[in-house]
Amino acid sequence: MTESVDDVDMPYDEDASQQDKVEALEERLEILESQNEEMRDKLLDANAENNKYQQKLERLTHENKKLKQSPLFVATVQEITDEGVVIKQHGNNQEALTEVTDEMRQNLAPDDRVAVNNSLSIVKILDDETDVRARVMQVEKKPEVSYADIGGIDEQMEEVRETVEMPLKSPEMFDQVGIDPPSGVLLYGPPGTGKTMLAKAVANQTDATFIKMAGSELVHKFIGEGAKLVRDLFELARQHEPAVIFIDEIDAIASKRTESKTSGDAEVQRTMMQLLSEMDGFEDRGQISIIAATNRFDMLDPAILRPGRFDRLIEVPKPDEDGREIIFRIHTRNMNVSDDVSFEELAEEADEASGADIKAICTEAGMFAIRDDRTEVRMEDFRAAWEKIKQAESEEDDEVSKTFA
Ligand SMILES: Nc1ncnc2c1ncn2[C@@H]1O[C@H](COP(=O)(O)OP(=O)(O)OP(=O)(O)O)[C@@H](O)[C@H]1O
Repeated sequence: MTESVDDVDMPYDEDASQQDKVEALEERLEILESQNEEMRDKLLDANAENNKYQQKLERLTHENKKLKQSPLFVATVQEITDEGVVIKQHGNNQEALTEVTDEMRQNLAPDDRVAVNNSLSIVKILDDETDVRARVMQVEKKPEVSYADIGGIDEQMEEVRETVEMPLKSPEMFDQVGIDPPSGVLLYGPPGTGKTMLAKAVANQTDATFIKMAGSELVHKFIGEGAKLVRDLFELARQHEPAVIFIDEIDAIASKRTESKTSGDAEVQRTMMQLLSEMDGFEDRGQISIIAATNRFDMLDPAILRPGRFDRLIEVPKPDEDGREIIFRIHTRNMNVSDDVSFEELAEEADEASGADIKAICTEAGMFAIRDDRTEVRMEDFRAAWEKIKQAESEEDDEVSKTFA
């Protein structure tokens, strides 16, 4: 317990001289001041620590909530009766009678598309089909990425150009020679290495429309819709020929079959089957190229790798030192960089950085300069930025391993 003000011991004897009393009191005061200072520092540190833990807690709570959220299934309202609402699930076409609140009942009409949970209760009424499509598919007329924006993966770029550009630019050549054009290209490698950029640059170079579909969104958001969305995707591409279809995170749709027989797995299977059948109808596909990407090559179902489907598999690794230097130069093209900055040294120091990391280092270095009220970005800013990004990444890794421990 801390002493209360009343029971403070005086640091002198009652019969000491006035002079001694003053000196003793001054000495005590000095000690107390330094203790007070020390306590204040500790309090500040504890506050900072508390803030850090608070932030971590929020992030983990959010992560936990996301993991616990079970997927929703899509169904269509058939009939609204006195006993409840009859819905028909997409995918398996099974009908079910479900109860709804009075409020929900008032807002429902036959043919509405609804999201239902595992116990088939209606969770929400879905927007128009086009909205779902818009959320899963991203269409860009001519993406603003060119080959000059991509560094350190020249060989991969050449291979993609050779495989994808020719069929889009001169499809008649393949007819005349009498061979089928190469089918899809699968890009695999760690995150942030330029896979999406490559696909966008091809679309830019060939004046094609870029249509991106995120595999994980497709199967995790709206169960029951996957196969239909794949059909829609190819239909959309046909309407926009020439087009580059980019399927990101294809492992979410085309992963090795698992033992479990949950309805979620059956849905993924149906979605993959639809994708395979669209890919097999290649001859009629016209000027449409397919590029898919994954960070998890080991998870892919061999069916997707059979000839005639993705028959070009291209590894896109993290850049080596020379590659990193080129990427630093690309991302600082429009920056006001001081003369003391050596991209060669930065490339050497930022070992293990991906293209996305380098982009982040450059932006963060700019932020350091701004915070310091400068308009020129110095070597020290880049170094501090890399330290910060490394630190953030390792904290993220720790968090993920703790979350799953
Ligand atoms: N090789 C590269 N050259 C230049 N910039 C790069 C490169 N790789 C990544 N970047 C930068 O990182 C960003 C993200 O890259 P991109 O989306 O292409 O990575 P990805 O391989 O598709 O990653 P993910 O697997 O996470 O989808 C790009 O917008 C670009 O700014």
